[in-house]
Amino acid sequence: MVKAVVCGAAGGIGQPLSLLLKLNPLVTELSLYDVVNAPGVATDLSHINTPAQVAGFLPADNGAEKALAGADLVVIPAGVPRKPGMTRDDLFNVNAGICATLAQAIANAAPNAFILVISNPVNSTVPVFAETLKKAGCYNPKKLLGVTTLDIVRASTFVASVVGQPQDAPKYTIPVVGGHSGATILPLLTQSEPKIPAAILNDQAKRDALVNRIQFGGDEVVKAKDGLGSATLSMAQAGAHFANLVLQAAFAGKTLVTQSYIDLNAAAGGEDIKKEIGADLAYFSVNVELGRDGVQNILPIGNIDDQERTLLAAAVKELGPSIEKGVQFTPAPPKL
Ligand SMILES: NC(=O)C1=CN([C@@H]2O[C@H](COP(=O)(O)OP(=O)(O)OC[C@H]3O[C@@H](n4cnc5c(N)ncnc54)[C@H](O)[C@@H]3O)[C@@H](O)[C@H]2O)C=CC1
Ligand SMILES: O=C([O-])CC(=O)C(=O)O
Repeated sequence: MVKAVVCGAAGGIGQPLSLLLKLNPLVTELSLYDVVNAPGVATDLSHINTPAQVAGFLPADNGAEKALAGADLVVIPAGVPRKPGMTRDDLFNVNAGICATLAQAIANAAPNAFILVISNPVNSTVPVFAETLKKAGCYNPKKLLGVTTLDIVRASTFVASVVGQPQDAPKYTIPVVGGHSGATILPLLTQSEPKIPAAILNDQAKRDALVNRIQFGGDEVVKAKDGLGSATLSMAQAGAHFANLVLQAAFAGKTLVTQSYIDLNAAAGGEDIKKEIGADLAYFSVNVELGRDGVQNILPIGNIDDQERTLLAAAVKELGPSIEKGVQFTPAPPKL
């Protein structure tokens, strides 16, 4: 029996993500929470003939804690998205408050759940979750996972396209480490499997354009949607894929490796990452080995070339203040 919860389930990401989780055979109970329309979305999904039983909750009558009670996995796409001209960091004030509130509700109702954070800016909202859970006395860094999967998905799509084989996108695996915002997104093109042809990697203009497209893929969607939001459908697919990896590791006995933005104290290997990146950052998106209890090992970044080292330095520089902002966040006192 596996209970999954989506917080922000009525939103642009929340609805398709909830649909994809309803289709996941490992999920037996799916609980949807939002400040609007969650019961409606739940009723709609409940007619699909898959095993997961669906229910929807609004804030009234302690709805968040009812939705979360006994959850095994909570996915969080709650919060405001960007409009053209905004950075992800511009979302911090609103979304950090939402994240702190949801973290407290999780601490009260599902202290052992995996928490998958999608709400932006991920570089700061993951620390907000961690600090709130620490204060509540139930912080388990092995189970707090910032979702950076969309960067990995974009990397394989854009690489296949530059290689001239767009239909081969699913065959490409390119690790993406660092964070989830502009220069903090570090695609490790030299570690691509299959290899990217040297003719492309050695063509500076092509390589720069490829890195830039992966780092700023989110802006491409924000611009195309022209004021009506940011990536939702691709994020839902990426989020459901990542949730499935976590579920496979936790409930189907698999050991899997992917990248996620985590607390480097979560498991063995975190101190080695600090040496590799040459900085004492508390959070970084790294290669994580997922098992029954979450992050069971942090794996090295591995060999990178000089260009990637330069990008790494830029990522580290930008990440530090974003992490600090999340750590220092103090939620506004509730209005009386
Ligand atoms: N990690 C990543 O790769 C990505 C992250 N995002 C982020 O995901 C977040 C959601 O994006 P969209 O779904 O497009 O936005 P949206 O506005 O369509 O949906 C957000 C949902 O959250 C709900 N919500 C607001 N406050 C809430 C609360 N206190 N509790 C529960 N639900 C609440 C809203 O009612 C709404 O239904 C944004 O912050 C966005 O920047 C978006 C794309 C990729
Ligand atoms: O760009 C945004 O604001 C949404 C996001 O995180 C992405 O699409 O990667």
